[in-house]
Amino acid sequence: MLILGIAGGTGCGKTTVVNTILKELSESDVGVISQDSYYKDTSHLSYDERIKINFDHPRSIDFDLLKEHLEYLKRGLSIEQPVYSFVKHNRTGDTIKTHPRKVMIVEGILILSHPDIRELFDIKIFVHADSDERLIRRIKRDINERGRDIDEVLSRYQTTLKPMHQQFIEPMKEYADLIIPNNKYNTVAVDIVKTIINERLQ
Ligand SMILES: Nc1ncnc2c1ncn2[C@@H]1O[C@H](COP(=O)(O)OP(=O)(O)O)[C@@H](O)[C@H]1O
Ligand SMILES: Nc1ccn([C@@H]2O[C@H](COP(=O)(O)O)[C@@H](O)[C@H]2O)c(=O)n1
Repeated sequence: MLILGIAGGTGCGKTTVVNTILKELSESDVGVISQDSYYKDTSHLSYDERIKINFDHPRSIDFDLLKEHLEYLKRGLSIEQPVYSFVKHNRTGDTIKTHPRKVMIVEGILILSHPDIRELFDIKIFVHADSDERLIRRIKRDINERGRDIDEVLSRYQTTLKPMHQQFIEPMKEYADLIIPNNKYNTVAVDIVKTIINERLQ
């Protein structure tokens, strides 16, 4: 199994890169694990308590479960990937059965910040977009897709997103084997990643 880790700040385009990679590949060959699925279960908290969580700090992620799941997949076992709701700020209680594939892609803002998880990746990729570009994309996406308003996005950006990005995400570039500049759609870089995957699939 080849495991690719794709990191980068919010709105840099990780999901878009992954979806572009997947387009011409068979679902039976390539699978995706999203770090978002591994936000800690916060069912014991009220909604008002949950919205105060710093979702950009590594402690918000259940890295133990993510590590366990990646190790299961490597051993050829299927996992139940939790489903996360950005509207409820919590896991939904549902899971998606994820089978081991020849290639597994793991994507998320903080996946390179955890040494044990980093160790599990054969190839580490960091997607870069400038912070103003990422903020613009984040505002549009969170309002259109994640049920947020402009005040929520901007206040979260100032209080947690920006400082956490500087502390935990940007420094992870150091560990990347490949940095994809993504201020504009970068088809050349995506094609290179596809070539690496296709070589493994032959
Ligand atoms: N290179 C790009 N140029 C312009 N918009 C982009 C680009 N990459 C992604 N987007 C848009 O930005 C938003 C955030 O992208 P997404 O892939 O969800 O980022 P991430 O998963 O890193 O948070 C989406 O609406 C997406 O369509
Ligand atoms: N309930 C939540 C949980 C997370 N976030 C934000 O999601 C971002 C990570 O996801 P990307 O798809 O953007 O990589 C992260 O910056 C969290 O702030 C949230 O808004 N609400």
